Amino acid sequence: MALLDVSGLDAGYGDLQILEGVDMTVDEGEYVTIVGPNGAGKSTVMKSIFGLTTYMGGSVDFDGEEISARRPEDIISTGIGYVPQNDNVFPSLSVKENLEMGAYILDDVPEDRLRRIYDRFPILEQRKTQKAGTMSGGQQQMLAMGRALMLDPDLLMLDEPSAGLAPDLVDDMFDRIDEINDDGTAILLVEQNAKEALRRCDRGYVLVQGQNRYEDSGDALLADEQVRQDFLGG
Ligand SMILES: Nc1ncnc2c1ncn2[C@@H]1O[C@H](COP(=O)(O)OP(=O)(O)OP(=O)(O)O)[C@@H](O)[C@H]1O
Repeated sequence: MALLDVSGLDAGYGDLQILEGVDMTVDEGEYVTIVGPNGAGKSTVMKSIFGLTTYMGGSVDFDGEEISARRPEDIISTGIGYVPQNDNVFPSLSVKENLEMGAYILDDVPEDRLRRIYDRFPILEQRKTQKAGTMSGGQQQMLAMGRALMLDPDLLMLDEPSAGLAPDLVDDMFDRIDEINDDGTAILLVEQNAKEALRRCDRGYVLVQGQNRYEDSGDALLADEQVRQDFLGG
């Protein structure tokens, strides 16, 4: 049984349907990438899994439980972490307060949770009293990832984590994702650096106009002439 099983999902915004019968699975510990043209609905898939869109049909199961159309605050407690592309830190709160917000559903934030995040991202410990909004884009992205990891999710969904990062930080971001995945967390990634994302992942989906177009291992998608031409810039 897949950890995440999206089946025939229809979803959108208000009356506007964006996703049409999307099928997608992520196994335990698997690293899955979604690629596709602008506006294909990649972010909408993640938002829909996290309960942030209008549910119109189909199903989303996580860890054997149906989570379709549930509220985000319920979904987060099932073991899904989500880092949206924009507005993913509280700018006026300190780094430490942002991390604590990641565990707001717990009565007390266990000290070892913070310790683990600080060990993974030492810069966050060095900057723990600094207001998040005054940090660089790369540091804010690490903070957003750290916050999403505070509840130790089984699946981490990342929406364009390298957006806006200087080129030399992009590789570092991909390495961080590899490390998180190597430690056992399944990854669902949307990335503008589609080739690099497909190189790193286990499996990928190509989404076009809210529908599945291709699905295969990352390497097979990279080697597919049609996929290269149509979606990866040749
Ligand atoms: N809040 C919203 N309300 C209405 N329509 C929206 C909303 N967010 C996104 N859309 C529309 O949904 C469609 C899919 O958008 P989405 O952001 O999911 O695509 P994407 O594949 O992630 O694109 P990109 O690569 O440009 O980020 C687009 O037509 C977009 O305009």
